[in-house]
Amino acid sequence: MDELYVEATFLVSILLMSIFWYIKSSLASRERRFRDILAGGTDTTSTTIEWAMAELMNNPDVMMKAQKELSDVVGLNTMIEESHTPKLKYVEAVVKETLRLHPAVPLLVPRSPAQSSTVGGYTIPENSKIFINVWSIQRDPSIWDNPLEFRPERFLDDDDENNERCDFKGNYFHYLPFGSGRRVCAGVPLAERMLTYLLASLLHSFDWKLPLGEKIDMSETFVIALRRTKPLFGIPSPRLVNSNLYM
Ligand code: HEM
Repeated sequence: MDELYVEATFLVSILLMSIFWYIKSSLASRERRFRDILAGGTDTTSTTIEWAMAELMNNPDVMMKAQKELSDVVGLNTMIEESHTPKLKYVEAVVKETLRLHPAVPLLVPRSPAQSSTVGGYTIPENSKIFINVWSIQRDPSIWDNPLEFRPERFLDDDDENNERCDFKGNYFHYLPFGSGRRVCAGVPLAERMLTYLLASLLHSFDWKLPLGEKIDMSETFVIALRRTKPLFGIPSPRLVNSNLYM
């Protein structure tokens, strides 16, 4: 089969558009809320998948481990289904590690205190705008071992109790990709499912490599979400044994 030259983000965008058209029809009466959800939900999710694929193509050993898990749990003669995702612990750790290094909302949403207060010796005046720099916290070498290394195992290591317990609820203040407290991301359950399922689908159905001689540029651009400055291009080749599964 001739090699296909497909932009990875294009695949993801089509899937996301269908999901959000479905949400739109069920939330038609709550228009403003829906606008927030679209803005908060589409860019963040597709950007995160793009970062995950970039990290995996940069770290082929990690991609192999994720694909081995998929071969063991799902098998190469069947398509992945949502029911498989709770068993995909390594893929889930890849998602967590991606959101650690590339949090889609790096400064969270600003908070503004209704009255002046003192936190950790700092005075925070009433009505000031407070940004929490999650991007920096999640790369802090005093908290994370080799913080710039892409190592999903840190979320699975039994001896790394701190990281192992990290989830998306915002209870551990060194890991806050979805924020924390009463304004924590309203889409966590959907985002968690979509990210694992989309990434697992891309990795289960295809092997991925870079176009010949190309290196991945990992520079970031902060628009609404923390995007890749240059879009990612990957060359997929089929992995499943039965070509009918791609029809
Ligand atoms: C990778 C995916 C996503 C990430 C990283 C993400 C991250 C965030 C963050 C950091 C906040 C601010 C939380 C805070 O300041 O404490 C937020 C708010 C929000 N997110 Fe997400 N989000 C994602 C996906 C989604 C999805 C899929 C939806 C909905 C379908 C969604 C809906 C919202 C809404 C409505 C808010 C505002 C919540 C409020 O102010 O009460 N997000 N998100």
